[in-house]
Amino acid sequence: MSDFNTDIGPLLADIVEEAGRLVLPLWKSGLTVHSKADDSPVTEADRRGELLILERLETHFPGVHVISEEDASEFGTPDAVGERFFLVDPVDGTKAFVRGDPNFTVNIALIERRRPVAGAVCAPASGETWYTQGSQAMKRVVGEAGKPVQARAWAKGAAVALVSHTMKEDTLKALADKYGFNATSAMDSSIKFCRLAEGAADVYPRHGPTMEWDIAAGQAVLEAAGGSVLTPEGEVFVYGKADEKFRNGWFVARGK
Ligand SMILES: Nc1ncnc2c1ncn2[C@@H]1O[C@H](COP(=O)(O)O)[C@@H](OP(=O)(O)O)[C@H]1O
Ligand SMILES: [Mg+2]
Repeated sequence: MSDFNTDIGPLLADIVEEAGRLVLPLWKSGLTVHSKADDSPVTEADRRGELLILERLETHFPGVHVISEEDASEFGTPDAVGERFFLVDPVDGTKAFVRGDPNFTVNIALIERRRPVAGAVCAPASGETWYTQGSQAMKRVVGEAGKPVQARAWAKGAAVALVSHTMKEDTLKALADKYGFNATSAMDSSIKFCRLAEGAADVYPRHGPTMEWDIAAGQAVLEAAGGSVLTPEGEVFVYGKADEKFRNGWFVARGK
């Protein structure tokens, strides 16, 4: 839970949902797709969603530093960051968004002293939002009240791993041997953390690159649901890696 005087998770949920309502009509609409320096796609939805989120954060949390994906890809990341800042990814799973797949998300996380302490993730296409509320993880579906969610204990003999579409076949085999899961399901975006948080799967091993804004909100939700995100060596996963341009190392996210 964050150091702010009020619990900010529900407010972050409102903001990701508002941004979700803005980007959803652009899904499948064929609006221009540009390429970033690393060749990953960026859409008009990324830009519009980010503008809205930055405006809302400035209104509610004036002066708190925000590091956001599109801004970083255009202007670069700062050389140093303070103890408290927001990480924003307006459309995570941009490739899914572009190919008309529903597994794309809007993400905001608050980082304090290098750890994600509050967060919200919205999947606009399915109308689902997961967020922290105090030390709990909550889920709400459009038009319904939020309900607490919990990660599940390892489903022995039927453990499901969620993996990125970018994972290669031989890496997947090595990870199955290492972590002992029984089935896999490939999906884009931070929704993988949310499926773990609501007890629908057991592990998300990521032996490949991500950026801090891709995963911080998902980690906040998953940890509040009783799960974990650690390095493959079992160490704490930290944020604010300015000297590495906010790039993450490998990690493994788990339920209970
Ligand atoms: N080579 C690379 N370097 C850094 N990050 C990468 C990357 N390839 C993929 N990613 C990150 O992984 C995210 C997608 O994860 P997944 O494969 O689980 O959907 C991307 O988010 P965006 O879709 O917001 O660009 C991107 O930030
Ligand atoms: Mg992303």
